[in-house]
Amino acid sequence: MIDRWPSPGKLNLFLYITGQRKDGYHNLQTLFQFLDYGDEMTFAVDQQNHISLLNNIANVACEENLIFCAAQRLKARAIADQRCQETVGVSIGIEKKLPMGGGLGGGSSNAATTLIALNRLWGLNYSMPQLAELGLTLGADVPIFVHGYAALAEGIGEQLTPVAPPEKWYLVAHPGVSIPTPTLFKDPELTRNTRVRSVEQLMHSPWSNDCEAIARKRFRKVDELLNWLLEYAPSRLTGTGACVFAEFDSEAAARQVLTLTPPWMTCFVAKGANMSLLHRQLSE
Ligand SMILES: C[C@](O)(CO)[C@H](O)COP(=O)(O)OP(=O)(O)OC[C@H]1O[C@@H](n2ccc(N)nc2=O)[C@H](O)[C@@H]1O
Ligand SMILES: Nc1ncnc2c1ncn2[C@@H]1O[C@H](COP(=O)(O)OP(=O)(O)OP(=O)(O)O)[C@@H](O)[C@H]1O
Repeated sequence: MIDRWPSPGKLNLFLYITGQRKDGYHNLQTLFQFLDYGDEMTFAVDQQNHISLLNNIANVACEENLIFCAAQRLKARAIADQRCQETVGVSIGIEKKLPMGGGLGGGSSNAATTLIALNRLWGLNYSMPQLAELGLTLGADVPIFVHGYAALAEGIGEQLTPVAPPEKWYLVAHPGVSIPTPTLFKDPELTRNTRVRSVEQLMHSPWSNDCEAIARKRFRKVDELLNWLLEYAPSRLTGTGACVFAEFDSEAAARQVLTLTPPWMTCFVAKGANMSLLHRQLSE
């Protein structure tokens, strides 16, 4: 039987860098909200002892694909914990809609969907916190996708406090350049000393992204894109970019601006969701 599972994108509605750890990772205060838009995944489980991917992702080798890594790590853990047999296998399909390396968390979301779907389909019975902990070893954003609720993330993204920001409509735009996360975090001019604030302070202050100034300075297309969108609506960078988003109170207003976008912008309209599509499916 083939099971279909959503793998939604996310936005960082704000992102502040509050310091750097000894291992080089940055401490953040960032607000995650999901999009009602993302990739679609299929899972066909079997007893053939093999994890296979049905689609290639451009420039990502199978062993580096976060979907494969998530499935393999979950299986190894479950065998060690005697929760499944060596023979469990799965064929996984993916229809990519989220731009890669865009700050929309596509790879992390794919990994989280894989962990949650296989936990259910292989009958492993791990709790969400256990899956989130396993997910953190794959990427800093995997835990938020496993938890599936809008949250303030602190530490490197693993300390989550649920919050419920307004579910606005967004015009999400890709400038056609990609910004590797490590490149941005290594930039000597990056702001790394924003003061730590309480949830209440953060939720009631104007929102911004500490990565935006560097992304604009180093990547001309990001600067052009933001200048264009800011003529129509409040707009910001998500994550470490390169995608940006403009926020609107209605779908009609977002779609109106979409009709005006020049051809070099790749855009879509989506609604913010405080519960991810993945968790909506789990609760059905
Ligand atoms: C900044 C965010 O985009 C916010 O959503 C994410 O936390 C980044 O998550 P990600 O792309 O899954 O990043 P990872 O694959 O964990 O890390 C990529 C690289 O970015 C840098 N990195 C990442 C997260 C973080 N809090 N501090 C960092 O300095 C590290 O050099 C790391 O080697
Ligand atoms: N299944 C996957 N989907 C997308 N990218 C993947 C996947 N597996 C591995 N990758 C690698 O991860 C990189 C980052 O992809 P992703 O789409 O998660 O970036 P992102 O949206 O910038 O994420 P973040 O907001 O977490 O920084 C890709 O450039 C690719 O090399």
